Formats: sequence, structure tokens, C-alpha cells
Amino acid sequence: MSTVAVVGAGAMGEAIVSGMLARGWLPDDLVLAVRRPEHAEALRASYGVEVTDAVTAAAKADVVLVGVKPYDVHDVLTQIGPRLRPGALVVSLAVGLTTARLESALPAGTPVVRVMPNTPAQVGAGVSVISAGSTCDDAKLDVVDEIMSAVGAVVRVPERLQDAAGAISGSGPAYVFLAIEALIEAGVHLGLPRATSAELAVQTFVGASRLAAETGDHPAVLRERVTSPGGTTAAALSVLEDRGVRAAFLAATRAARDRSAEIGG
Ligand SMILES: NC(=O)C1=CN([C@@H]2O[C@H](COP(=O)(O)OP(=O)(O)OC[C@H]3O[C@@H](n4cnc5c(N)ncnc54)[C@H](O)[C@@H]3O)[C@@H](O)[C@H]2O)C=CC1
Ligand SMILES: O=C(O)[C@@H]1CCC=N1
Repeated sequence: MSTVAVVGAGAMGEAIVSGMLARGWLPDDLVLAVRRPEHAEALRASYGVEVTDAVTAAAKADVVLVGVKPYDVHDVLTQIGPRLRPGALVVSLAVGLTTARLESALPAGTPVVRVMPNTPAQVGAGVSVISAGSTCDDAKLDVVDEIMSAVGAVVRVPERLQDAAGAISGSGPAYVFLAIEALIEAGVHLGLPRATSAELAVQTFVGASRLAAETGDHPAVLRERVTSPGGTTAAALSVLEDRGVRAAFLAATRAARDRSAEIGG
């Protein structure tokens, strides 16, 4: 098994670490790097993994996952580049940054993979969108597929689709959490105790998502099965359509896609 360094084990990096450990990777397979000493201590206590600085972590690894914010990626790559093991693979989780840009900050020929993961990785239910850089062969891309498969589904796309994919699945959990939050609050407004409303809302998202995933039926068909003619669901859906929910999703995901391209420069 490869040694995997996670440089920048923040919200996303830690979700992947936690998911990998829950699915059979060993603490000795991982080495992490974060900036703040108290954060390092918390990660050691939670996961029993080594936590060190970026360069030391990268120098020990066959695969380096870079989980820092996009504007910190260039500095991290220029620091770790000279200390990478021969043939080490660099995997970026950063939104927007192209493999060409990543490659230009690393020693010539360093294989690079761009990944757009999402936070449900923490419970093994993530989805990661992966694309290879110019010198990354299929065997290296398979290694990333194997790592990210430990925390959910993996989808390979041509890199030109990464900004769009990020707008759907990378940011997507936030849209779902907003919807859950709104549904809970709506239940409270209708007089449900908050805990009851929360249980109903969360379980409804879990159940509806599983139904869509496990049947493979089109969501429009599943929606029709809930919607009795002249019934309560029809009354609710007509309000959501009037308020432009579909148009809001179109505009929101375009904004995310465009912001990703802008971050990528
Ligand atoms: N949060 C999310 O849902 C997703 C995030 N991403 C990408 O993941 C990356 C990280 O995002 P988040 O986890 O949300 O950010 P975050 O701010 O939670 O985590 C970044 C971590 O990197 C650490 N860090 C920064 N510079 C460092 C250095 N030189 N050495 C060691 N550690 C360093 C920070 O201390 C922090 O712990 C971003 O590039 C983002 O585009 C991608 C998909 C989803
Ligand atoms: O909001 C962001 O920029 C990151 C990338 C995708 C999800 N979170």
C-alpha cells in the first residue's frame, strides 16, 4: 500500500483521512501536515497519525494530497517539489487550479492529478471527480482512484469538465445542507418540535437520495409518484416552481462554475 501524505488536513483533507481510516487504511499509511500546532495535536489525538510539516510529510510519501486553499497551493508545491521522492504523485484537491498550473510549480515531469472531492467522504459517501495531468499515466490515475474509492464513488472526466463538476458535487453538499436547514425551520414554523422536524427532514433526504440511487429511476418519475393529482405535494411544488427553485439552481451552479474558472486564473 502507498504512503499517503495529506498536506493541509482541514475540512476536506480531514474528511478524506477520516474516511480512509474508517475503511481499512492504517495510521502508518498516512502522514499529515497542518499549520497550527494545536490542530496538529488534535489530529494526532483523533487518528493516531503522524502530523508534521509539509516538506517532511511530502518527502515520506508516494502520493501527496494537497488539501490547502487554492491561493496557498503554489507556495506549498514550490516548497515540497525539491523534496519529493522520485516518481511521487501529487494530487490537488483545490478547486479551479488546472493540472498545467500545478505542473508548472513542480519539478518537470512530476505526475499530477486534479481531484474534486466532497465532504461526505467523511462517512464513505463522497464522490470524487478526477482528471490526469500531462505526465500522469493510467497506473498513477488508478492509484488515485483506489485512494478516493475508499471514501466514496470516483468519476473520471476530461479536465475541461472539472469546473462544472465542482459546481455540482464539490459545492453540492452545501446546497443540500441549506435545503435540510430550511426544511427543519419550516417544520418548526408549522409547529413541529425542532428535534422531530430535524429527524423528519434529515431522514427524508437520506431516504429520497437512496431511492434515487438504488432504483436508478429518473427524479422526475420519483417526484411524480409522490405527487397525487390535486394533493398536498402538488400544492407545495407549485409554490417552489413559482419561487423559481429550478432557475435558482441554474444560476447558482453557473456562478460556482465561473468562480472556479476565475480562481484557476
Ligand atoms: N471544503 C470542501 O467542501 C471542499 C474543498 N475543496 C478544496 O480543498 C481545499 C481545502 O479546502 P478546505 O478543506 O475547505 O480548507 P481548510 O481551510 O479547512 O483546510 C486547509 C488546511 O490547510 C492547512 N495549511 C495551509 N497551508 C499549509 C501548509 N503550508 N502546510 C500545512 N498545512 C497547511 C491549513 O492549516 C488548514 O488546516 C481547497 O483547495 C478547496 O478548493 C474541494 C472540494 C470540496
Ligand atoms: O467553496 C469552495 O471553494 C470549496 C470548493 C468546493 C467546495 N468547497
